[in-house]
Amino acid sequence: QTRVGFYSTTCPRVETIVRNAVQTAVRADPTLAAGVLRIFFHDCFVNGCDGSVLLDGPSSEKTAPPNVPLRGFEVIDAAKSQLETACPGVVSCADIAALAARDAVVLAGGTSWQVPLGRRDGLVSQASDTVNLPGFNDPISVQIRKFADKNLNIQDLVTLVGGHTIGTGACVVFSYRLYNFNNTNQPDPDINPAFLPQLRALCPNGGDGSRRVALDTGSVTRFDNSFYANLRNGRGVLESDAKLWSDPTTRPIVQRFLGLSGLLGLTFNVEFGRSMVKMGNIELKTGSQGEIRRVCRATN
Ligand code: HEM
Ligand SMILES: [Ca+2]
Ligand SMILES: [Ca+2]
Repeated sequence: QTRVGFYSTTCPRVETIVRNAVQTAVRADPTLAAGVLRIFFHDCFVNGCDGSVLLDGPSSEKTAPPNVPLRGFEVIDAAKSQLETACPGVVSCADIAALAARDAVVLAGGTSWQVPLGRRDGLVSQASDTVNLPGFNDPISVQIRKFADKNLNIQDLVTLVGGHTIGTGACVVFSYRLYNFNNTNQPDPDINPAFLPQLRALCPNGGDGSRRVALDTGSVTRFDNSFYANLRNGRGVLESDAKLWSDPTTRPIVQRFLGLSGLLGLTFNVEFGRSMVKMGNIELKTGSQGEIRRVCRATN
């Protein structure tokens, strides 16, 4: 029910306004591209793509552990306030998040895609609903199930997690892999032995868990397929990422992104846009459901 050009008569400058807001923010702080992309994923996976993650409140989704590190809400706010001047009451916050995610990818060097629009903003945001989000130590079977629950297949999973080609993770979400994996007092055997000392230097045992490390070593700001090469080389940082290579269900798809072994190749930057359009259609509110918020942090 979303469509490209949804606001072509009601707010023709919507794409320009959002793009300018994202561009201004990302030029000032390039790490915000990753923040904005992740916001959209965390929105869509909880109550559908309805801006629920944007709502403030004492027990809103933002307060749940996986959402506490989210960054870039002020980018959405900036776009919204300009849109309320240009075309008041017309553009949903959920659509702004969808456009901003695309624009962030393009600013990081990714390939553009057309974003179908027409989402409505939700009225509900509960921290407890964030259990649907995939966890960094979920087995592949659980990752697959959580994506399948949202009508996303295994290829969509491997493609969308490729979003980790930009951005960082805090030591606290992966340092257990470096020192005491599954109570073995040993590192995770999936980590390349040459990579292990690098990660240990970045995240010393018992050190500052909030220190941030690139999820795609050597290419943290570029939207490229280097992430998959790192996975193949035992240089995945998150346990869930490393498993995309070690698990036989997902490895062939990583191989296709790398153009390996006579498999039908996949071009990451083309597939990413396709899978983002699919993700952007999760559990949409239609007709008179929801509303068009005046500010993205609160319901009307
Ligand atoms: C199995 C699925 C996924 C898991 C388990 C997962 C988990 C994580 C974790 C643990 C972090 C680090 C958070 C922190 O320490 O601040 C992270 C960061 C990130 N994730 Fe995911 N993620 C998944 C899928 C995705 C998808 C589908 C996207 C986008 C399409 C995405 C985009 C990002 C980005 C851009 C960052 C970096 C954020 C920043 O630098 O602020 N992730 N993810
Ligand atoms: Ca949502
Ligand atoms: Ca990269």
